[in-house]
Amino acid sequence: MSRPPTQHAPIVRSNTLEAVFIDPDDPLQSRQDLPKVIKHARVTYDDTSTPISSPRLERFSKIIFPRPSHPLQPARISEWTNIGSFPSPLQNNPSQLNLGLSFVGSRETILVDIISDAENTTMSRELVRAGPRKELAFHPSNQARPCIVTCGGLCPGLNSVIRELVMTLKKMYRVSRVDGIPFGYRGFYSTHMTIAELTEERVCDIHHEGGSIIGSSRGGHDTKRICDSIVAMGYNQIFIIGGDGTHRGAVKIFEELKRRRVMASVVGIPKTIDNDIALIDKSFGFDTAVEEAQRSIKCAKIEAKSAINGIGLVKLMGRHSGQIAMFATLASRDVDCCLIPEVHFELDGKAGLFQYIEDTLRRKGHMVIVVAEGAGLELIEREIESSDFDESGNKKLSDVGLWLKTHIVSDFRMRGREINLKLIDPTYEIRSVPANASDNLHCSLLAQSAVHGAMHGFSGFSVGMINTHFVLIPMEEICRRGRTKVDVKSRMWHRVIATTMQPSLSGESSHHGASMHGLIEALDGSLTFRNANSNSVFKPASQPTVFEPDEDSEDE
Ligand SMILES: Nc1ncnc2c1ncn2[C@@H]1O[C@H](COP(=O)(O)OP(=O)(O)O)[C@@H](O)[C@H]1O
Ligand SMILES: O=P(O)(O)OC[C@H]1O[C@](O)(COP(=O)(O)O)[C@@H](O)[C@@H]1O
Repeated sequence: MSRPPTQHAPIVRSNTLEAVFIDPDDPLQSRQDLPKVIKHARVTYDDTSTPISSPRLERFSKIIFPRPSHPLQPARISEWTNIGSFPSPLQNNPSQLNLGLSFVGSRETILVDIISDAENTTMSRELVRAGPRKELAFHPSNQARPCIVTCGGLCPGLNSVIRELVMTLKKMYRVSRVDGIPFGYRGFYSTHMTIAELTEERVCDIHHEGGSIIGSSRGGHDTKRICDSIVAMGYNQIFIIGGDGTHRGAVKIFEELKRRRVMASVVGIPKTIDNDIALIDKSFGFDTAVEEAQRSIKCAKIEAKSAINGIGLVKLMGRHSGQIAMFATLASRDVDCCLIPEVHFELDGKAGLFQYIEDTLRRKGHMVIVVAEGAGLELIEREIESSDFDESGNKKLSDVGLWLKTHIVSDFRMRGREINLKLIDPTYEIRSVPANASDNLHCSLLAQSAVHGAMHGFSGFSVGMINTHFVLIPMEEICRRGRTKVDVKSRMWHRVIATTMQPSLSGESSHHGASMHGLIEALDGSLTFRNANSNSVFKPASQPTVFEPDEDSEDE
């Protein structure tokens, strides 16, 4: 591929192009010099140079520079103990696996921030690219001693990740034995549980089943006992599949093993059905959950349409984040009201939920409501006190589905209005199904990325997909950021409002609420309003600012 001369632009990158231009003769291009270089960098194309032939290059118009203060490098075991250096067995069979040409170089990174601003340049965080490395820190067949553990709640795809970890370790790297730790962190040290070998035969078909063949649990994290057991068993690659709580536990294990100068790689594979882990494009199992949720929404709609004043109420998971509810609502387009933890709503009042139900039933004769399990928590807590916590310290929530059903039914009874409400709660059904095709693939690539990173000697990292590429993320980054939430100023949430046409549900009728009520996103992308009272439709001359997304909203 011909490249433009880069006298003033040592490194030119664009994620859309997936091209990196590096001038090996330019001494300014060392990593340390980047901040200085970036300051003065300008791209100039020399008129006398060969014309750019690739149409992909012609589209290149913006420059995205790595943000120098955010290298986000995962730790290397070599930082605290001596490691070996072994050629990857993948080098020996390039024709068989066709991997000979695709080893990842030490400087390959993936840019995180790819939405370009109005200026000519954009700064981006960068993360180390995942993938097979030429050099390994572990002799794969003689030295590597991996184990796998799954923690927290179930999620579609756990078995797919386990399967691919085992297959990559055994088939690609010829590791002799892989162990499965039973029932989460406590399985490392519990005398009542047996650690089982995960053979190729054992895991071969498990991706067709939901759940985790090695079991999972909440609670039971004891850093000292876990690390003692890891050392006693001789494990040196610890693959930990779990959510934000699990990652906090994994960081403690990583730090303790590092303190003891143990040659071990601790690797996290982020799992959360709620899709609330920061940085990554999405977590595995989320697509499947949304797909399954849609089935329930469809059933709810059928029930609602077939009854007098039918209401289909679907409760979905999402303790802190309404992502499943939001995406299932958007994907199904059958929902009239989507209630999530991030958006406060009131039941009573002119702009409360009851009034909206009344209006919708009058207009359509039926309606579908989706509620995420953490929605309306403050309303429920006014009535039901809960001080119950699960073993991991998560607050146990009252059932919002039942609570809502009870209130809606009694309110309409008081109004003397007949309604037929059917509550569908598919929460545990959704998380116990096997992964769908796209999640299966996602799980495989996550598992492969995890193994390649561990084999190379990285530690204290997680794997994830960013801008469709797989990366290694320092675990602390995931813990530091905590759980993400639906950004109610984002364009995605505004699309939900445009789809459901739900008002603000704040209880009080306000200008804001009134204008939200009846918002329709026309096919051509323009916005049209329906006056909730008169049913007349008008198009505003200019877009209302209330629907403008925040410039820095990240979920687009
Ligand atoms: N702050 C923490 N420090 C150490 N371990 C933790 C921490 N939070 C949770 N864990 C452990 O992580 C595991 C899973 O946590 P949990 O919150 O149930 O699920 P998730 O990882 O899906 O968020 C449990 O074994 C729990 O003991
Ligand atoms: O009944 P359990 O096992 O505590 O799980 C329920 C919770 O798990 C969740 O699905 C979240 O789990 P993860 O983030 O661990 O996947 C919540 O939405 C839900 O409240």
